[in-house]
Amino acid sequence: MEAIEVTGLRKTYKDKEAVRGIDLVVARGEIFALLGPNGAGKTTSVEILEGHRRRDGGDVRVLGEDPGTAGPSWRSRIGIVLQDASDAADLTVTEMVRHVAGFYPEPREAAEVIELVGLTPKRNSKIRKLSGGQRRRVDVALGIIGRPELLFLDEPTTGFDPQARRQFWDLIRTLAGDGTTILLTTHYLDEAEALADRLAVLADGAIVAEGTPATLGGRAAGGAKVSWQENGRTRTEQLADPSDLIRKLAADGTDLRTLTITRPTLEDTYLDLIGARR
Ligand SMILES: Nc1ncnc2c1ncn2[C@@H]1O[C@H](COP(=O)(O)OP(=O)(O)OP(=O)(O)O)[C@@H](O)[C@H]1O
Repeated sequence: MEAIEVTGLRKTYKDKEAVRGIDLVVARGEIFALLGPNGAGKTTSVEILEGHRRRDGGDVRVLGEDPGTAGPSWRSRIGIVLQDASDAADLTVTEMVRHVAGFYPEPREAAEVIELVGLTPKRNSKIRKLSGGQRRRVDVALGIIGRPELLFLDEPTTGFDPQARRQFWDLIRTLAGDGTTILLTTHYLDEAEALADRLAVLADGAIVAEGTPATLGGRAAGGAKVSWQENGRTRTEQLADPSDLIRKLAADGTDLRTLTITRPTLEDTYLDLIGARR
């Protein structure tokens, strides 16, 4: 059984067609990233999968059940990290995590989760006294305390400093390594590239591309730009497969220390896909 199976998902707000017939499959244990510009329909789609919003059409199965009708036992198998979930609570980090642990049948240890999100030094601090990035880590702790099979992460690293983002990525990889399926929405292309097994780009309520970070939108086939120095001059060639050229350069005794091969970045590909590049 897949973790998420969606066919023909539709949602309209009054006269705004926010989601126009999406098909999506996320396998168990996969990290799947949903990308797309503001207003593309990511949050609407994810909220439907979480059972927090009703759909107007289509078939949705999340951990084998319809989120529109699934009950509390289904809910305890998913974890959700919302944007700005933990408000300025007067509880300490440990108190909050223990409190939320009480809602789940088999929660992780509070101290273990606090350590996983790197908040052990702040475990006795009141949440309202934490920085924005530290509060996001509390959100993540609350999302994983119930040992979810499927974790929804909505723009999880907004406000994180670079070091905290790297630590967070390691945490996500650890969770995925333990078999947790992860659906991530993010505006950071480097984050999607670092974490996702597969990703989909949503634009104006429809999926415009789907693939691995390496192959999305024909990225791998899109060609490579090869540059090297020859007789004091820079030579450049653009070609689909650089293998033959590189073999020839090596056979000719070209100084390969100057060789560079560049491909479109994920960001280049993404911007092309959403029509944002001229
Ligand atoms: N409750 C609502 N009522 C009316 N329209 C809504 C509602 N929620 C979202 N929309 C509209 O639906 C469209 C999709 O919004 P959605 O929040 O799903 O986009 P998103 O991809 O998550 O954007 P962002 O990256 O900004 O979070 C937008 O045009 C938005 O204005």
